Amino acid sequence: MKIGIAGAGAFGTALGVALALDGNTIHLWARDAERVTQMQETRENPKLPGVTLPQNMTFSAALEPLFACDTILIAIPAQTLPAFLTANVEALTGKTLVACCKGIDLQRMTGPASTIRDLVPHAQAAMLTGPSFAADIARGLPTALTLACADDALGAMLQTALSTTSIRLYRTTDTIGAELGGALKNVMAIASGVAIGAKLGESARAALITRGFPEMQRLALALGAQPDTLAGLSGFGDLVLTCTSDQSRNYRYGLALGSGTDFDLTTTVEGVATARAVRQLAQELGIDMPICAVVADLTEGKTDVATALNTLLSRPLKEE
Ligand SMILES: NC(=O)c1ccc[n+]([C@@H]2O[C@H](COP(=O)([O-])OP(=O)(O)OC[C@H]3O[C@@H](n4cnc5c(N)ncnc54)[C@H](O)[C@@H]3O)[C@@H](O)[C@H]2O)c1
Ligand SMILES: O=P(O)(O)OC[C@H](O)CO
Repeated sequence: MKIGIAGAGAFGTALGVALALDGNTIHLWARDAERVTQMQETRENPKLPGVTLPQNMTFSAALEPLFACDTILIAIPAQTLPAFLTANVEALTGKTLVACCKGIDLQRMTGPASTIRDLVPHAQAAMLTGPSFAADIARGLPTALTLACADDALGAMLQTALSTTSIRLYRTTDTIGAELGGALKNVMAIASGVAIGAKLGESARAALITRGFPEMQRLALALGAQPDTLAGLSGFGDLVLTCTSDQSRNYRYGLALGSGTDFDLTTTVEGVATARAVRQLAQELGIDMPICAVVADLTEGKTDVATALNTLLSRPLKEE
């Protein structure tokens, strides 16, 4: 199958490598022409060091070859998705668009699949999400992910087409649950990083993960998600991975916040904008989301780690 991928960062490139090694023809679009030349000449992408890009992967900074593909995976940061869709709405109409980004759009308060549905109404929207680091996928390590598509027949086709010998896809029609699980776990990963960075200990991290999960569920269920989706790969699975591994950029950002050390702010850390979106959504919907609110305040410098901790610990005692 011929598959287009928009976004030549770590994840888009890793998916391209895995799908190309499985026999697909991959076209990868990068917005940066220098990156394209570099990938063509070296068969490597510095975002994914040590991984050779297969010969059945082509690259361009022009969009036309991408738009020649009927199925396009979109792996650019969540906050850049609306502008990409709006700028290319005509060319994307009629395509199958699989969002591979994780976040809630700060302007629209929607997850990636919903953003696609809103902005390109005559495309078919799906979502690929779940616990997976780009480096693991590119190296062919075993990974289980969620393919969410409201149209189950199309979802089944994508599940087969995008599964490989190392990537096992599970299918759901609950796109809301899949997009919210993937977005919210990044906020919890920042919180977990803060706890470890501030030397609060592993028990504190376990408390954050465990109390963070019902917080994720509260918002997701209020927005129409199914509980099973949150308990699956795209929710609980990705929460566990991202809160416990320093391969995660969200977690590493939290570590830096908690320990007061520097962090390269050009890094893609989706949980920062998502925390702000969630704080606003929770206020509007009257939903209690204390961990997300504290993370949003911390990232904006509105509170410090000691005050944030006190805010969480001084809440009224309640039933579990
Ligand atoms: N890296 C992972 O392990 C991983 C795993 C699962 C999901 N994701 C998700 O994939 C998405 C992309 O993450 P990544 O790891 O590839 O990030 P990255 O920082 O490695 O790459 C992001 C890419 O997007 C491009 N980009 C940025 N703004 C753009 C714009 N306006 N238009 C077009 N391209 C633009 C950049 O040039 C860069 O190539 C994120 O939502 C992330 O949560 C990443
Ligand atoms: O590096 P992060 O924190 O964006 O996490 C990557 C993936 O989302 C993990 O599933």
